[in-house]
Amino acid sequence: MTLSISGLSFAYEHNDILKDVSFSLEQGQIVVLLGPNGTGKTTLLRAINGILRPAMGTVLLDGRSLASCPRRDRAKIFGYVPQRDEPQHLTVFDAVLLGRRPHIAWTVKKEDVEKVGTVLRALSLEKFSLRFLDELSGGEFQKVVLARALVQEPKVLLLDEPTSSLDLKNQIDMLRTLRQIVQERNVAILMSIHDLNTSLRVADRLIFLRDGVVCAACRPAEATADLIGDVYGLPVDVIAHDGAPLVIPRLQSGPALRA
Ligand SMILES: Nc1ncnc2c1ncn2[C@@H]1O[C@H](COP(=O)(O)OP(=O)(O)OP(=O)(O)O)[C@@H](O)[C@H]1O
Repeated sequence: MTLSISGLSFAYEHNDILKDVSFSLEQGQIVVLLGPNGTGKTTLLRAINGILRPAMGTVLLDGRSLASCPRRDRAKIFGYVPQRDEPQHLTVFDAVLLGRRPHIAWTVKKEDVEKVGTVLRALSLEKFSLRFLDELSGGEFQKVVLARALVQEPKVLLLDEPTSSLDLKNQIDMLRTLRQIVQERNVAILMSIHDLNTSLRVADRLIFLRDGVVCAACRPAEATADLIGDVYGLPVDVIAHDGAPLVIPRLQSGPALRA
């Protein structure tokens, strides 16, 4: 499976956000979208899954345009986890079961219930099954939203900062789970993460966006200090640590952070 984004452009009113964005991702890959705040990462994820309608460009799945793909079929292709979601007064189990909606014709089958159970166990959420969403912590809720996207069994997961509310261990557990999902289910993941060092460890490929333009697409080992410094407007050093690049901001030139 190959998802190709070709010449995608999008504007809110007359404010151009995405400009001629092109790249592709393959099944079995984790691709991380990077770039400064407000550069268009969320807009890109939403334009890919059809929540926003791009002014120009195409999203192709194995060469087939998804422009006129019905909503229900689209939901079998893309599982989207937004940056922010409002917890409704639903139990965790029911919220995750909603992810099966694209596959349910008339009634919920035993298979649907079993799939929800499997995903809840995989994300260590079983103990919260009967808890209401508005009674969860931010990190627990973030995992439930991911669980809902997983039971959807999409071909591509679009994740907008999926680890932003998680503590250090839960971040690593979540990223390990995502890697396992990519390997076992042969899906592709496109996600935005702000933490550069996490991105460099988890990504198969990086897409750097700046002002709505793809300014680099590379493997983590190819992300140089010049490239990162240029994209974020802050000089950095990149050193090798534990087999992965480690980005360290150079802070000597600005005001001190500590008294
Ligand atoms: N509904 C909207 N109407 C108008 N402008 C919007 C809307 N949503 C986002 N924008 C603007 O579009 C630009 C891109 O926003 P987007 O959320 O895609 O950026 P981002 O790269 O995901 O940012 P962040 O890293 O801060 O989450 C921003 O300037 C934002 O203010």
